[in-house]
Amino acid sequence: MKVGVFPGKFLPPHRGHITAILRAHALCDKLYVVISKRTQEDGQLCKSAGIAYISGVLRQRWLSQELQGLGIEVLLQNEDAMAPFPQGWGAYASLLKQTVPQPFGVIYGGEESYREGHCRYFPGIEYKVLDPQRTQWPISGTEIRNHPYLHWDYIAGSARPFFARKVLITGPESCGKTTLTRKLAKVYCTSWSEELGRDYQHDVVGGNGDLFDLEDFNRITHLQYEQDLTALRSANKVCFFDTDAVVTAFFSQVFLGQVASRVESFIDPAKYDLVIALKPTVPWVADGMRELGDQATRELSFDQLMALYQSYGFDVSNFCAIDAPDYYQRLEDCIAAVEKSLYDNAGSAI
Ligand SMILES: NC(=O)c1ccc[n+]([C@@H]2O[C@H](COP(=O)([O-])OP(=O)(O)OC[C@H]3O[C@@H](n4cnc5c(N)ncnc54)[C@H](O)[C@@H]3O)[C@@H](O)[C@H]2O)c1
Repeated sequence: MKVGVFPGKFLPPHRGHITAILRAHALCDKLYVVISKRTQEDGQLCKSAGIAYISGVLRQRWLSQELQGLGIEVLLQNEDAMAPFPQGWGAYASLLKQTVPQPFGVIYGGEESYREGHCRYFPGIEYKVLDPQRTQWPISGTEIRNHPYLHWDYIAGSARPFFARKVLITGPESCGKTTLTRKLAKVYCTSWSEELGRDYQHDVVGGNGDLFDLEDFNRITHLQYEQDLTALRSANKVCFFDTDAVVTAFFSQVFLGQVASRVESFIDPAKYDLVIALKPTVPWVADGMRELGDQATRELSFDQLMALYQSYGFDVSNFCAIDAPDYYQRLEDCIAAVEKSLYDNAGSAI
C-alpha cells in the first residue's frame, strides 16, 4: 500500500493546491494533507497583506470541506517550536513522521528546491514534484493574500466567505434599503441577504405588529443569520446584507419595549467591512406594515438606531452615511463606497 503526504501552508488554499492534492491522491492508495501552522510567521504574512489572521484550524476546516468524501485526511501540524528553514529541516522531518499516523513512502509537493532537503532528511522516502512551474494554475498564496479580489477565481470555494467583503445596508424604515441592496448585488454580480423580518411579520404574525412576541425576534435573528451565511457562501468578492441583528434589536424595542434575550448574541461589530447607513431623506412609502412614518419620527429613529449601534460597539463614525435626497445619487454614492472598500483596502486590485 502506497501512503503519501502532501504538506503545505495553504494560506489560503487555492486551485493550484487542490489540483496538486487531487493528482497526488490519484498516485497513491492513501493520502494525508498536512497543514504547517507557524503562528507568528502566518500572523505576520496575514498582517502584512492587511487581512485578518487565518488560523491553522480554519485552514483545516476549509481543506476538509474541499476534500471530504475522497478518503483524504487533513491534519494540522504545529511548527511553532521549530527553527526556520534550513535549520528546521531535521525537526520538521521528525515532526512530520509523528503527525502522520502511519509510515509513508512518498511526499508530494511543487518545489524542486526542496528536493535536496527531502532526500537528506527523509531517506528512503520518495519526493515527487507535481507541476513545479505552476503552469496550469499560475497562482500562489502570497498573491491571493495581497490581492484577493484580483485573484478571486483561484481562491478555494470554502475560503471565499472569509475574503468576501461584507457590506451592511442599514437605516430606519422606508429609506430604500431593500431596493438598494438588490441593485448593488446586481451591479456586483453577487449574492445578497434580504431582510426576512417583514416576510416573517406577514407570514407568521399575520401582518399585525401588535401580535409580535419576544420569541419572534429571537427566531427572526436566527433565521436571518442562517440566510446571511447562505448568501455569503455564494458571494462574488462582495456580499450585501439588507439588515442585521441591531436592526432586529431596534424593532424588538419598538414593538415590545425590550430586546429579546437571544438577539444580542448575534450582534457582531466585526462582521462587516463596510456599513452604509441610509438617512431618511427620501419620501416615506406606506406599505401597510410600516410603523414609523412622520418625518420627525423617521429622523429620531435614525438617531436612535445609530445610538444603538454605538452602544453595541460599532464605530458609527466609520459608517458611510448616505443622505442624498434622490435614488439615483444614493445608488452612485453606495457604489463609490463599495469600490473604495473593495479596492482601497487589503487586496487592492489596482
Ligand atoms: N520553506 C522551506 O524552505 C521548506 C523546506 C522544507 C519543507 N517545507 C515545508 O514544505 C511545505 C510546503 O511549504 P510551502 O510554503 O511551499 O506551502 P504552500 O502552501 O505555499 O504550498 C503547498 C504546496 O503546493 C504547491 N503549490 C503552490 N502553488 C501551486 C500551484 N499554483 N500549482 C501547483 N502547486 C502549487 C507548493 O509548491 C507546495 O508544494 C510546508 O509544510 C513547509 O513547512 C518548507
